Amino acid sequence: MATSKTIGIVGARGHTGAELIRLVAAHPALELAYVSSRELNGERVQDHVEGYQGELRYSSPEHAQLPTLDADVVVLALPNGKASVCVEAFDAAGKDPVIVDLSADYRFDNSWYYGLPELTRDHWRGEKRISNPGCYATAMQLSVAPLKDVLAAPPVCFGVSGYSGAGTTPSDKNDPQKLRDNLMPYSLTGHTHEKEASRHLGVPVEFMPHVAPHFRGLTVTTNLYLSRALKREDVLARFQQAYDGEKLVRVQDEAPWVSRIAGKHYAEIGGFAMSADGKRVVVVATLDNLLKGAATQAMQNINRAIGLDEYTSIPL
Ligand SMILES: NC(=O)C1=CN([C@@H]2O[C@H](COP(=O)(O)OP(=O)(O)OC[C@H]3O[C@@H](n4cnc5c(N)ncnc54)[C@H](OP(=O)(O)O)[C@@H]3O)[C@@H](O)[C@H]2O)C=CC1
Ligand SMILES: CC(=O)N[C@@H](CCC(=O)OP(=O)(O)O)C(=O)O
Repeated sequence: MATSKTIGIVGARGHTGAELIRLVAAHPALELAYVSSRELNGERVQDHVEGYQGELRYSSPEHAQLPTLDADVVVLALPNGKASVCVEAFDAAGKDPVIVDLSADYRFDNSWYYGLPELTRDHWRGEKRISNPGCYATAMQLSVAPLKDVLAAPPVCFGVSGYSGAGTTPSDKNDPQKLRDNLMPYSLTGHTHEKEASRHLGVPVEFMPHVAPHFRGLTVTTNLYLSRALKREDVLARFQQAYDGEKLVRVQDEAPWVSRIAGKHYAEIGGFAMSADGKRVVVVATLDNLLKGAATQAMQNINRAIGLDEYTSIPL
């Protein structure tokens, strides 16, 4: 195994930060250098992250201080709009660690590698700046990519996520009281993930997100009109071929259930319900928004960037 590299997680109090801490703790070649949180500054990580044991404490470095901490890999797990000040601090200091940004901030920037390995692995040219896809955007792209050449119209994606998708900053979308017995629609046109998936697929998709009372895991149900009639077995074969050998994308016959995906590192895709004329198919994808939708995907990207097997430390 390669010698250990050090990793810093900026914004480690959040849900995705906690998942990454767990993955890094189990990693044979990565060592946590620092985990930052203003709110938990000075507190022991093991008191907040179940499964983590060690003496590391949260710290709260200023952005300008980050380059002096000299981690080989830096993960930015901050809310949208907060990544660039950190990136600028590394540029100003002339430091060039591997930076993986979990936010939407660099998903439209061509100078960053967009790391959805199952679809973009072949485009990686050694970039050290990696933009990690959004959770819904991951599910949408995995659902549409195998049928991209036979679309008659923009695929329409109906999304339902657990409320951990809304982060820890209090809002209606992560308020268990307001979510009880409820399904909350939001950003029904123009959501960032609609733009992100459209951009990286190269075909427009339409997306209608909702948030539900469960904590983690999302479902995307996609309606696709086809330019020519296909048989169900042909559709299934396209998905099986596209994800053949992929350890973190499982193609199955029946439509997956979100209750079975919480805590799992892979995405499941199934359903493939066809209309009688064979020109419409409905595909269902589930994934854990905090894992394949965030931390696990980041781990895949980090492993590749430091020259390790992509699945190192990811339970399969
Ligand atoms: N949750 C999910 O399902 C997914 C999230 N993402 C993206 O990952 C990133 C992190 O998400 P998540 O873990 O849910 O977010 P959280 O809201 O749970 O956590 C955000 C982190 O950022 C810190 N933070 C909050 N506000 C600020 C601020 N104004 N300036 C600096 N630091 C701040 C918080 O720590 P403190 O306030 O203590 O400093 C906390 O550690 C986001 O960009 C999100 O969009 C991507 C895919 C899925
Ligand atoms: C329920 C909820 O609010 N979900 C978030 C998705 C989380 C995510 O992946 O967001 P980023 O694109 O910021 O990474 C949303 O719709 O924005």
